[in-house]
Order: sequence, then C-alpha cells, then structure tokens
Amino acid sequence: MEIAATRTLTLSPPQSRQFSHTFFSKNLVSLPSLRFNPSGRRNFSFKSTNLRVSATSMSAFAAEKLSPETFLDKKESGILHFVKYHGLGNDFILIDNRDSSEPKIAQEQAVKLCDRNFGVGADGVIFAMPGVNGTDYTMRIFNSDGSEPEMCGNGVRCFARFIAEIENLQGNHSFTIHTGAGLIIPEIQDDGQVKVDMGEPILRAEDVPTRLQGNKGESVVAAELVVDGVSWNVTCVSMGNPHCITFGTKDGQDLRVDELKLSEIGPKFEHHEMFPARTNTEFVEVLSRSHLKMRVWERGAGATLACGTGACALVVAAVLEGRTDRKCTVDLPGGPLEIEWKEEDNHIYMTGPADLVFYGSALL
Ligand SMILES: N[C@@H](CCC[C@H](N)C(=O)O)C(=O)O
Repeated sequence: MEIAATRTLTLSPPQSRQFSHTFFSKNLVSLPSLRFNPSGRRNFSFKSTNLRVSATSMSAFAAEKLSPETFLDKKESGILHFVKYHGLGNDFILIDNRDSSEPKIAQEQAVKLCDRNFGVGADGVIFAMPGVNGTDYTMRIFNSDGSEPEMCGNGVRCFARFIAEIENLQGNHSFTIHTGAGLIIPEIQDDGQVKVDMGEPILRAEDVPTRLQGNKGESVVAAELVVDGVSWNVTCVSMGNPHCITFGTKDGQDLRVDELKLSEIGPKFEHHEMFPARTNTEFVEVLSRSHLKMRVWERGAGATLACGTGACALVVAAVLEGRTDRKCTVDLPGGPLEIEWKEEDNHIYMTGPADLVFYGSALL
C-alpha cells in the first residue's frame, strides 16, 4: 500500500507562517516503526533506500486519495506543491513551473524553503519552465542563499527525472534544456541513471570570470592564488558557472581532502577578490589517472555533498594540468560521478543518479 503522511510546522517563526510536508512511501524499502494514528500526535521514523526520515506531529492517510499526479495538479492558491530530489545528496526542491516563465516563488521564499531548520531543507530550488528557442524546457535555479546560478549539474539530472515523473514517461528519454549556461541535454538511461551532455568548458579568464592572469590561450591553469597568506595552485574553469579547482599549494604539497577545514577555507575562496562573480571551489586529491576525490565549497550554498558542474570542471582542470586522462570517476562525499571530456566534440559528459525523496506542500 502506498502511504502518504503530512505534517505541519512553522516556516518562519515570528510571522507564524505555516509549512506542510507530504511524504510518500515510494522508494521506501521498509516502514518498520510507522504506526498510523489519523488524529494523533506520534513520533515515528521510516527508512528509504538513501535516507532515514524522522517526523513528529504527523497524520497519515492512504495514497489512493492523493496520487502523485493529482497532488502535483493541485492548484489551490497560496499553496506551493513541490517534489524534493537529490543527486548524490545534493538536494533540491523541484517546482512545476511549466505554465509560466516567471518563477512561482521569489528568491527570499527560496531561502526560507531551503532552510534546514525552519523550512524543507535543500541546497537549492529548481523551476521547470517552458522551453525557449525550440528547447523542450527551461531550467532556472536559486541557490540556498537566494542567488541565481547559471547551471547546476546534479540539479539537471534531478530535473530530467522530475520531468519524467510529471509527464508520466517511462524508460529512456532525453530532453533539450535551456539554462543560463546554454543548451544542456540530459538523457535518462534504462538503469535510471542520467547521462548529461554538459556542453563545452569555458576557459578564458574574463569569461570564467576571474581576475587571475590567463596564460596559454588566456586560460588560467596552475596559477597562483594567495588565500590567507597561503599560496595555492589553482585552475579556473566555467561550466556556465565559475569554478576554481585546486590540487594543493604552490609549494607542491598535495591535498588530503579529508583533512581540509572546508568551512574555514571555503568562504575565503568564494569571496576572493579575484572572483568578481564569486566562485565554487573544488579541493581535489588525485587517486590515479582515472580516479579523483573531491570536496566542494559551493557559491551560495556552502559545503554540499556533491557538485555536478564542479566534477566536470575538475576533470577539465586535471587534464589541463596533465594529472589525469579525459575519462574519470570522481568521488564526492555523496558518491561517485562518471565524467568524460570528449576530444571529438570538446563536450563534457556526466553520468550519475537522481532520486526522488518526497512530495510536499508549503503555504506561501
Ligand atoms: N550543485 C550544483 C551547482 C549549483 C550552483 C552553484 N552553487 C553556483 O552558484 O554556481 C551542481 O551540481 O552543479
């Protein structure tokens, strides 16, 4: 039996705004301690394939009354219906915005929804909008700090799975998606993984953008960046959004990413004067010529469990610095991504998972 549960909690305490959550048992492998008490307040928890969710003050009801389709079709004014997805723990609130080219919520509302204590909790909010210039859809995204990036790699895999869900598509499908980084083409594969044509990397210093001096072909490869008195070896790559990749310091010390004090050093890269649009930063350890391990500090979102554009950018950086081949597995805190920078078309291809977490609603 499919089961849905709702809870109500306060989104922004001073204004007493209400937020309600709906969970479906889709993707759940077991519901060991779930006991229904339609009228009651009861603590319970349940397990999914990828996470453990606990909730209090919940009432529950059978999903026959509320299928995913009818749930997302609901159009009550003042209520926002959404679906939460994650790509390797990089999590997003997906909103069906196919009827308008204006985001259904403002940036400040996205900040509240992304709050992990007073909201739903997410690294960003993603809007599925009508396509432009002949594309199937447009994807826009707000970071958890409300800023709007050009692209999101894990997000676009979630986007593809979300479209398949709301369009009721099964099996292999690909879509053309207009983003701030241009045309992006995700393809849902038979095994459920999503392979994405992420387009070409941008290397010219002023286009990344960075104020660091470009070298060969004006790209910034193995340049020196002084952060807090320490001289780092960095390469700058844009995947539509800016990335600064480092394998270690200029004195030749390679990184041990597990030892890094990410929350101390990350913001200093993000807000460094050399990055006029701020930057995402990838701290990378080379395990072999086809295997990398990284931790990321994201612009506008902080430390996240994975960054798709970051994984693509760091393979480009690793190739440009002569450290790896063009096809690599990148281990992120949330799991691995397969990345290939193809010589034939100069495009980068990223393959990885995207998973539905739950359906929910929020009173705006
Ligand atoms: N996590 C994303 C990147 C999201 C945007 C980033 N924070 C930025 O501001 O550029 C990914 O998977 O690529």
